[in-house]
Amino acid sequence: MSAPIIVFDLDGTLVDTAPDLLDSLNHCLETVDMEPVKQEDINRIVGFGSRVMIERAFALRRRHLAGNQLDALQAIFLDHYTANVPGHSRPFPGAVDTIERFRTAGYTAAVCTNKLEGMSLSLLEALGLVEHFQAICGGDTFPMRKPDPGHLLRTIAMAGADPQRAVMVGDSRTDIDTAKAAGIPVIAVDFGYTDQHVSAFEPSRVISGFDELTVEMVENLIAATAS
Ligand SMILES: O=C(O)COP(=O)(O)O
Ligand SMILES: [Mg+2]
Repeated sequence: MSAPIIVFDLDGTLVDTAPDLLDSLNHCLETVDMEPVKQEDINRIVGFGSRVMIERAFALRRRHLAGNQLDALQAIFLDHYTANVPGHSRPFPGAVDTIERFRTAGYTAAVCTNKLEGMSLSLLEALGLVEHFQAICGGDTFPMRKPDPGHLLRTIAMAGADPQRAVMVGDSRTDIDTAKAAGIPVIAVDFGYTDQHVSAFEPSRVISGFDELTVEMVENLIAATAS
């Protein structure tokens, strides 16, 4: 039997990336003379990768995006983000201990994020976390991305694990919907990037800190799926 797997979302779950996403976004908005987006707007614009983030910033400012402007702005965003990584981004308190706790208990760990794969790898590399994960799958790794369950199922397959012995940990409705559609239990953190409290999306469990994420909790969730 393959090892059980714990799959983490990245932005807002494992790593607090909001300040750097905002910096890079505002750097790119500045090139088109747009007013910067504020920290409190981040929950409304993050979650579907950098293109959607730029589109949402334009919508927020009621500005029209011209034909090929999005490609050019995304390139500016990506250059700025990659040049500054890891910037101010740090793992949330207890995140690294949690990954280690599960690996010691025999779990495989993976990342399933809508952030582009290259950006995700640079960030995790800069934070010294890449080695923990058997697979790191971004929004452009497969032909589909969250909330399509295929993104999560293919991440699990890439890590050599079994979806019957898997759990997802995320911070947004997207993560919860993805896991549910894949038939996988999902633990939501309530400290990430969402404009509505995660409990509204009915995850299997809600936690307010990584110290609450025990191996026992995950074992019970996996056992309940199997039965
Ligand atoms: O960067 C984003 O927009 C989303 O990233 P996440 O899937 O890791 O939350
Ligand atoms: Mg997230």
